[in-house]
Amino acid sequence: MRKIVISGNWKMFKTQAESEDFLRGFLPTLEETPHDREVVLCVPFTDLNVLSKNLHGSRIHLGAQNVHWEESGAYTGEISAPMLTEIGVRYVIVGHSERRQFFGETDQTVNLRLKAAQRNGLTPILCVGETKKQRDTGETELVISEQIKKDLVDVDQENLVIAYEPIWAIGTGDTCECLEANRVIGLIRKQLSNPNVPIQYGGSVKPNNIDEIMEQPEIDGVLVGGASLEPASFTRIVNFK
Ligand SMILES: O=C[C@H](O)COP(=O)(O)O
Repeated sequence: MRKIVISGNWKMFKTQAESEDFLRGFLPTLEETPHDREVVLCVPFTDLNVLSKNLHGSRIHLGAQNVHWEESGAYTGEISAPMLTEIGVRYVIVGHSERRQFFGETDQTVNLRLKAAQRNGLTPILCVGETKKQRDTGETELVISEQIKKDLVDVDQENLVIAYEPIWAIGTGDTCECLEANRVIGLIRKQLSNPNVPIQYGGSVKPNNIDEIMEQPEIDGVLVGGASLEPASFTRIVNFK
């Protein structure tokens, strides 16, 4: 039985004060949320500690947006898995397209980060996806299958979430057709040795398309950027029908 995982990715948004404001609006609404789904908030490093304290006893799981592959060392600007787990972090996004595009993340470093996360008991959310150009030239399947193959070398598939995020759909309002997202996610699943890995869709997920997305049989959840920043829209998303 595959787990349903609904994750918010705040990217580089929200100060600590703003994250506390969000929780004041969002936490009470969770009482109505069905228990068949896991709710995760992946927030900036500076917000992790304050959220960890405020989330104590709630059903929200805390997530980070990056993790280094060493436990400690001279790596200015990086953060290690033990530093995250110490404050109650359970999930970490690895290989988001914004990291690959703007910060030189490669399949090799993604692979190292995935293994470090798992070694320390974190559940990584591995992001894969094709560019508009790759889609237009018919390379989607090849690009995704290469990313999965290279990123998952020696990675434990028992403690893993994958997010299929077509890059052209991120932050554009140009959501991937549900049937197409379902098809690509089905192809990803065929490549895995563990058929129970939850696979999310990400890219312009909003209150008005969440129900249709979650009706697709291969889609086990969503990774939400912009619409996770407001309590009202994220509440509607976690309460998909
Ligand atoms: O990690 C989240 C994705 O990049 C999607 O962002 P978005 O929902 O703002 O399109």
